[in-house]
Amino acid sequence: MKVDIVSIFPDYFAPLDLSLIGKARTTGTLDLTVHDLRQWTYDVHRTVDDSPYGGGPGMVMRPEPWGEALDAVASPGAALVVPSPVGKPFTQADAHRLAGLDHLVFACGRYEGIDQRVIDDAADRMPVHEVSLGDYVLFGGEVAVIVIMEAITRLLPGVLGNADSLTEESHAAGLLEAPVYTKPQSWRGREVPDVLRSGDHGRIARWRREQSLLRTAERRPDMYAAYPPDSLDKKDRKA
Ligand SMILES: N#Cc1c(-c2ccc3ccn(Cc4ccc(CN5CCCC5)cc4)c3c2)n[nH]c1N
Repeated sequence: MKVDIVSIFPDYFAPLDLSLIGKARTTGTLDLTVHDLRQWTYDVHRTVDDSPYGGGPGMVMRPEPWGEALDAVASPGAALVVPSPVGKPFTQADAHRLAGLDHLVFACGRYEGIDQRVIDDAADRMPVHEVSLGDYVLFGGEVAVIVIMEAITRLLPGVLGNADSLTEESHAAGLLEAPVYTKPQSWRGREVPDVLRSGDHGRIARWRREQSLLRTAERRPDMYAAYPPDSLDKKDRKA
């Protein structure tokens, strides 16, 4: 997968050299390039923003640098992903969809956002996905891109050693996963649940499903309500 990221803070993406994303880049699974938007500015101050038409707080990112940047990095088959406070909530399903594409371009806005005409112009020649991580306000799109890049890269072939992890994940299966434990068996007077040491895989699976249902009902009633009704025994479904 080819990924291009455009930002006025390219150093924000140093974490993408580390760990499993770094390994995916080294092995060639992920071809990632980060670009400084200011390379498409030509004034002495490398200006990327200006005051908003119609007034209002802060500054808006100028269309000219963005237009040239996207012309330069977006190949014909690319899709554009624009993190935004007004974007569609980003989900695991979105991560799966984006992980299946050949070329992604991320536009990292700052200030009060990017001139709308940049998005509209891009949408004339490529799919554009304006996404939000959640209902809280960030300084810009960079952190969102790091999160989205982790969510996508985990799904690329060969990146996660144990592919089972992908199938047992919360948001993949529609329930929050059960609690996890490792050695020691006893720690600060707290014991690992006996069932997990029983060796009875059927009993362990039932216990984990029960824990998943309890956790999901308690912490994510929205997920619990959406869980396919035919997949829950009547006794499992919370009244
Ligand atoms: N993903 C994601 C995001 C972002 C995000 C993503 C991209 C950019 C680019 C710039 N900002 C800063 C900003 C902050 C607030 C506003 C709204 N205005 C404030 C006063 C009048 C309206 C506009 C921009 C960004 C924030 N925030 N939260 C998420 N889940």
